[in-house]
Amino acid sequence: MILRVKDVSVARGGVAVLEGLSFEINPGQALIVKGPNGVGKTTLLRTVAGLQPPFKGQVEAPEEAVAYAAHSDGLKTMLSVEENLRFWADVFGQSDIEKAIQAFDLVELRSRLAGSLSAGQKRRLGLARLLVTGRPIWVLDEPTVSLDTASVQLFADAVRAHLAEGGSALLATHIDLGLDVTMLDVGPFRAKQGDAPISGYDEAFL
Ligand SMILES: Nc1ncnc2c1ncn2[C@@H]1O[C@H](COP(=O)(O)OP(=O)(O)OP(=O)(O)O)[C@@H](O)[C@H]1O
Repeated sequence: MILRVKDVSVARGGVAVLEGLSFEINPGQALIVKGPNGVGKTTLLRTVAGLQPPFKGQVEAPEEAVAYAAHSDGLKTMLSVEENLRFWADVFGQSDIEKAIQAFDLVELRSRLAGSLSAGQKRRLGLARLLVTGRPIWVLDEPTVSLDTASVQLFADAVRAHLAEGGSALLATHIDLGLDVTMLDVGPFRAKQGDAPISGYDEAFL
């Protein structure tokens, strides 16, 4: 087990959205979170990634084990593709960026400014960043948005390789990646108390 979520409840805007979730992810395993729009998938992923605290329960993972990628790619627009990857590799104490450039088909784009890339190309660069973090747990919120079929395949291959190396992944996605994964439907964990604000909980505390 590398990630354990124990009886976790999460909130957004001070209101409970999901309650009583428990699951574990082992090395080499991926879990896909399913559920309708607005049910709380992003909130759960943000909580697992440590961007906000759960208001109940615990998230247990090794220190600095999680790499999180969400809707905004967080690219440095005035740096090239290669410079962006070097920057992130430095931040995470890694040196190899070639694997990431190859895996996400960025060879021809390596000298282009990130700000000049198309939406799908930006997304590929954002996902390539995962490979230069060296972190074992990928937490990914809708990672395939803007990607064409070929790029979705590149992404699925990258996840498959990550799992084969003993990594793990927690993903919210609506598309079938063709991976052997466990599914978790969070619909049944929707919070029951409606829109009542939670007293004494501040999700912005981190
Ligand atoms: N900043 C905010 N303030 C208040 N409520 C919010 C805020 N952000 C999201 N919410 C609400 O919290 C709930 C959970 O949102 P969340 O983004 O986690 O859902 P989701 O399952 O990821 O949805 P989607 O599939 O549409 O991406 C939704 O009802 C949403 O409207």
